[in-house]
Amino acid sequence: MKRVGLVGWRGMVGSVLMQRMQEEKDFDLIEPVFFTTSQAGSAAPNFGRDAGTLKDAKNIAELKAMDIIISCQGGDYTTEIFPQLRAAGWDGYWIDAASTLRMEDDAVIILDPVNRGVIDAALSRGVKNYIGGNCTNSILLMGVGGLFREGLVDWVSSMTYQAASGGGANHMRELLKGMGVVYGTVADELATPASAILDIDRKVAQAIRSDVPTEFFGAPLAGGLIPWIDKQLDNGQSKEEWKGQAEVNKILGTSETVPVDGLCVRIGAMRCHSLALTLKLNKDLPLAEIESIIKSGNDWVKWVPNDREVTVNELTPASITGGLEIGVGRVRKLNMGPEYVSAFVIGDQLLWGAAEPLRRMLRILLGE
Ligand SMILES: NC(=O)C1=CN([C@@H]2O[C@H](COP(=O)(O)OP(=O)(O)OC[C@H]3O[C@@H](n4cnc5c(N)ncnc54)[C@H](OP(=O)(O)O)[C@@H]3O)[C@@H](O)[C@H]2O)C=CC1
Ligand SMILES: N[C@@H](CC(=O)OP(=O)(O)O)C(=O)O
Repeated sequence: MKRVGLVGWRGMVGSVLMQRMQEEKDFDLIEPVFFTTSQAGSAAPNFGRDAGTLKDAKNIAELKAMDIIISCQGGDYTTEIFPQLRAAGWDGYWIDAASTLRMEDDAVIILDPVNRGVIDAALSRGVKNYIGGNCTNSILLMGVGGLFREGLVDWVSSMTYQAASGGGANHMRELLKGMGVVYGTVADELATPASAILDIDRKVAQAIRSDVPTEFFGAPLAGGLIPWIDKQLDNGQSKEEWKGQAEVNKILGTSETVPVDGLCVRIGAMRCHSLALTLKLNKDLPLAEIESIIKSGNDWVKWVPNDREVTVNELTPASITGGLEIGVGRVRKLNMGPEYVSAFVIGDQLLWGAAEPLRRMLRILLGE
């Protein structure tokens, strides 16, 4: 059995990964070894088998004993430990949720329902580093990958609505605290049907400006939105927006760059990222054909007809959260011309956006 080192297993992404690995019985196929940066020597978690004690995640000798390492510990950990491990001669497979190594030449971005061919080719070339993609890009490609596969996409404009979980657990907590603050400000008035809505609105606006916590997001998210995610780049893009074109093309292994650009916006959803897409196709295809190509993208596409009733019930965070389905709907031809198509794509960013590609890569390495 392969010895698989698990680093970052108790964090938010790591916990979702552990949950999925239990559901899919991945632990039956490996010898798991759990690492920690803070609790070495404590009992390891028992996901169906005794795994002894937690090892020190910074101990290169312990890490070197692994055939495969999966890290959800974050970019700082990867930056510090990965080079030391390789310098020490470790030749095992490194699977990582962090963005640190994604764009390196000797790393592949993993999203196997979309780029299994790229992964298989890399495995046969001896590539050892397999990195999960940015959540937004993974969801985009899980949603409309069929159109890319058929070579139909000239370019895509991607306007995103990204959940608090993309920032981490503290950001989710901050969103909820903010919601509580907003509600608390006007709880009495809300309980009184006769109270004036403009008074309520004035108090809410004041609370959002002054009382909603902003420690983690840097601006109030509850009752609002934040039209910037990640660092500022010199060209005016946010780093999150930059990742769109860079990662989508790397995932697909395109020989000619397909332009991908748009604005990334943080909204008050918990863990579902959504994208409003404008796709410029290179052909005027009938909508029925577009639908069948999108549906053929992978087994997790949940097609939502462009109908009001179905859309408001099924193409929403409330419907999609916690599951592996990727909702795709609002598909129609735009006024710009018959080759311009809209789509709304939504997925749970902790599943396909973070944990699921990692465990599936493990399965590929185990021979699936
Ligand atoms: N959040 C997201 O949506 C995405 C995140 N990623 C990547 O995954 C990395 C990890 O993200 P995320 O899971 O959100 O990070 P977390 O902050 O939830 O967890 C990271 C580590 O923090 C330590 N930790 C300290 N206190 C606690 C606590 N109370 N509960 C749990 N863990 C604790 C744990 O390490 P230890 O046991 O060593 O103390 C844990 O492994 C990110 O840095 C990013 O690179 C990738 C895609 C999406
Ligand atoms: N930046 C993403 C989450 C994330 O972790 O992305 P990346 O894996 O590219 O760092 C978001 O905030 O929604």
